[in-house]
Amino acid sequence: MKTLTLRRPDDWHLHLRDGAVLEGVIGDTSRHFARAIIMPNLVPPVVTTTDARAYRERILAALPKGDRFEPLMTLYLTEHTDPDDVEEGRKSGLITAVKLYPAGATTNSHGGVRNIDKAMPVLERMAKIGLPLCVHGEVTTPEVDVFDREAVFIETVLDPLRKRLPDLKITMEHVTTADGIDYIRSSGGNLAGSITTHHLIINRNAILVGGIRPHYYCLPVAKRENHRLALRAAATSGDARFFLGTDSAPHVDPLKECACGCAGIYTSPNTMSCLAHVFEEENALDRLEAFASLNGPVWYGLAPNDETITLEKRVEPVKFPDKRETGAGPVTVFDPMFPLHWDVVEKR
Ligand SMILES: NC(=O)N[C@@H](CC(=O)O)C(=O)O
Ligand SMILES: [Zn+2]
Ligand SMILES: [Zn+2]
Repeated sequence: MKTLTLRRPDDWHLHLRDGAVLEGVIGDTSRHFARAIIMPNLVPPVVTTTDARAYRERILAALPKGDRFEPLMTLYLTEHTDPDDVEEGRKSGLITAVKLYPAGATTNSHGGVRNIDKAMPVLERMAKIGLPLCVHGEVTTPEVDVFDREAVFIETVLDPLRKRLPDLKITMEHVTTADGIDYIRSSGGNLAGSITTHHLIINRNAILVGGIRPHYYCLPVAKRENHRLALRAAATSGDARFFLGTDSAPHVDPLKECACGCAGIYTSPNTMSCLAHVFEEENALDRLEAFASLNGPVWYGLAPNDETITLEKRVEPVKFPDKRETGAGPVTVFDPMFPLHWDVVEKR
């Protein structure tokens, strides 16, 4: 039987929500992952270190008994964010990154940044203290086609920002295009990219062919096949600038299956099985550890985990629940549309 042991992975982009959904979903991450960068787009968002400290406590309180898991907290950047509060959060060890949502770009982002000039004092302070900025890299201009929003963001927002503040460390989150991959590869430094599980597996056909399939809708929206292939090449290359950020984003089914469904795909339960499948297909099982467990810690200045997990390839497909039941309703689990044979069998 084939087995694969790697250092315990981390998830560098995760939505855990709050309340009953948090309680229902957290075990799906803490079962396999040691740490995760927790996205701050709650309602209302996590904007101050006081908010982040309280949210961290709620996450820890929701953990299944016996699970060891460290939530790495982020602040939701607004035009009113106080640089001193951010610096204090960093110094106390509470804050791992600050998150930029262009206003209106995605779920709960209406309070995000409209005019980046207004956020410059905070960004300058972050550059000075070495605190990374995580960006949802899409423009929201109505004239720009939804499939082009990442490429246009790179050209009109990200590249100018990097020229203005070359010392600012930026994580381009959930890269979905070959343009994004090329931009990161060609950058001189201070830029890295997280890649989701689902963007390695689906292209835009999954959303639209044979009927409209809301459980494959996320933002940035999945692109053409050539982009998926570019993401696969980057993720499996071993290049330290690319690492896993699942962007697992639970929404209860009624909010997905309706006339104006939410963006977000819930991949936490089967992410490691999906990734082992993808990396095996690419003849790169030996690079899964770099992608899921090593490159992220280096970028965020943390040590890799000492513990390990072991995956085993089974003859029979591994069963995952179709839905995760939560106190707020069911959340559909990502279906990769092929059988999964890799299973996490051991955690040390
Ligand atoms: N990825 C998504 O489609 N949705 C995320 C927000 C985000 O990461 O953009 C969410 O919070 O639901
Ligand atoms: Zn996003
Ligand atoms: Zn996200």
